[in-house]
Amino acid sequence: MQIHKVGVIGAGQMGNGIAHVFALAGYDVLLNDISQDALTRALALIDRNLGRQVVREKITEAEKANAIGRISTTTTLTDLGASDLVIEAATERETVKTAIFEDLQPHLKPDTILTSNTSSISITRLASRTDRPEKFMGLHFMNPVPVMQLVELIRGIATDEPTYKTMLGVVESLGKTAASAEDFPAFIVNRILMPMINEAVYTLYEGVGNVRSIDESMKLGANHPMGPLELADFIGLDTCLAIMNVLHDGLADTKYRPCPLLTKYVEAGWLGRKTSRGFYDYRGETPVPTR
Ligand SMILES: CC(=O)CC(=O)SCCNC(=O)CCNC(=O)[C@H](O)C(C)(C)COP(=O)(O)OP(=O)(O)OC[C@H]1O[C@@H](n2cnc3c(N)ncnc32)[C@H](O)[C@@H]1OP(=O)(O)O
Ligand SMILES: NC(=O)C1=CN([C@@H]2O[C@H](COP(=O)(O)OP(=O)(O)OC[C@H]3O[C@@H](n4cnc5c(N)ncnc54)[C@H](OP(=O)(O)O)[C@@H]3O)[C@@H](O)[C@H]2O)C=CC1
Repeated sequence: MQIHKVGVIGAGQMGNGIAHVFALAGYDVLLNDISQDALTRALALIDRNLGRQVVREKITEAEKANAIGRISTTTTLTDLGASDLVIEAATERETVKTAIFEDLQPHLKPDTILTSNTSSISITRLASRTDRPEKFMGLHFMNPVPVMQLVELIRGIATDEPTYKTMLGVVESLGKTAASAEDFPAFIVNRILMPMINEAVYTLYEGVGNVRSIDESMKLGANHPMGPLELADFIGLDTCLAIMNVLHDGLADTKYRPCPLLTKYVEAGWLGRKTSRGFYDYRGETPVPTR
C-alpha cells in the first residue's frame, strides 16, 4: 500500500518528533492534539529541531522549509479521516488510546493502517478494540525521535503480512532501522531499560546514592550518555511509572514493582523535564538535583 498522508495523534514530545521525521521524509503530516497550546508548542519545537539540523549541515534551509510546509495541525480528531496511516502518540493510558481509536475509526478509509507508539501496552488488546485488527501494529519510536535510529515494530496476533511489510518500508523510508518485537509487555527496549531506571530510583530511595552520584556512576562507570534519573526525567516520570505498571501487571512478577518514590514524584506532578521538575529541578539556569 502507498502511504502519502500521515495522521499523528498527540503533540507531546513523541508526536512532535514523529511529525518532524515524517515531514522531512516527504510525507504530508496532519498533527492532532486535544490542546491547541500543545500544537503551537510542537510546531515551535519542530522548527527549532529542524534548525539544529540545518546548523549541523544535515539538511538545507530549503529542506527545512519544505518539511514545515508539509505539517498541518488540528484539534478535531475526525480531520484525520483521509490519512493512509495513523500514528497514535497520546498519553500512555490504555483508556485514552482506546477512546481515540473508537472515535476515529468510523471516519477512516477501509485500508488505512492504524499504529500506536505505545511504550508498553498490548498491541493485540488495542487492536481488538478497533474494526481492523489485521491492519493494526505497534510502531515504537525512541526519544528524541529525530536522533534515535531504532523503531520497534510490534505485530498483534491478528496483524497481517501486507501491513507489516508496508510498515517495514515506511521505517526504511525514514532512514531508520526496524527491530521486530513480539507483543509482550513493554516489548524489547523498555523491558530492559525501564527496570534499570526503576532500580536507579530504588537506589535513590534506599539512600545508596543521591541523584548526582547515581547519574555520574552510570555515565562514567557504564558509559551511558545520560544517567538513569536524567533519562527518566527526559522520558517523563508518568510514562516511566505507566510502563512499570504494565510490566508488573502483565508479567505478575514482584521484580517489576514500581518504586514508591517514583509513584510519589508522579503524585506530586513532578513529571521531569515536561513539568520543569522531576529528579532535577529545571526552573533555573542549570538543572539542580531534588535529592
Ligand atoms: C520510553 C520509551 O518508550 C523508549 C525510549 O525512547 S527510551 C529513551 C531512549 N533514548 C535515550 O536513551 C537517549 C539517551 N541520550 C542520548 O542519546 C543523548 O544524550 C542525546 C542524543 C539525547 C543528546 O546527546 P548530546 O550529545 O548530549 O547532545 P548534543 O551533542 O547536543 O546532540 C546530539 C545530537 O542530538 C540532537 N538532539 C539532541 N537533543 C535533541 C532533541 N531533544 N530533539 C532533537 N534532536 C536532538 C542534536 O541536534 C545532535 O544532532 P547531530 O548529532 O545529528 O548533530
Ligand atoms: N517519552 C518517551 O520517551 C517515549 C514515549 N513513548 C510513548 O509515546 C506516547 C506519547 O508519549 P509522550 O509524547 O512522551 O507524552 P506527552 O505527555 O509528552 O504527550 C502526550 C500528548 O498527548 C495529548 N493527548 C492526551 N489525550 C489525547 C487525546 N485524546 N487526543 C489527542 N491528544 C491527546 C496530551 O495532551 P495533554 O497534555 O493536554 O493531556 C499531550 O500533548 C506514549 O504512549 C508513550 O508511552 C514512546 C517512546 C518514548
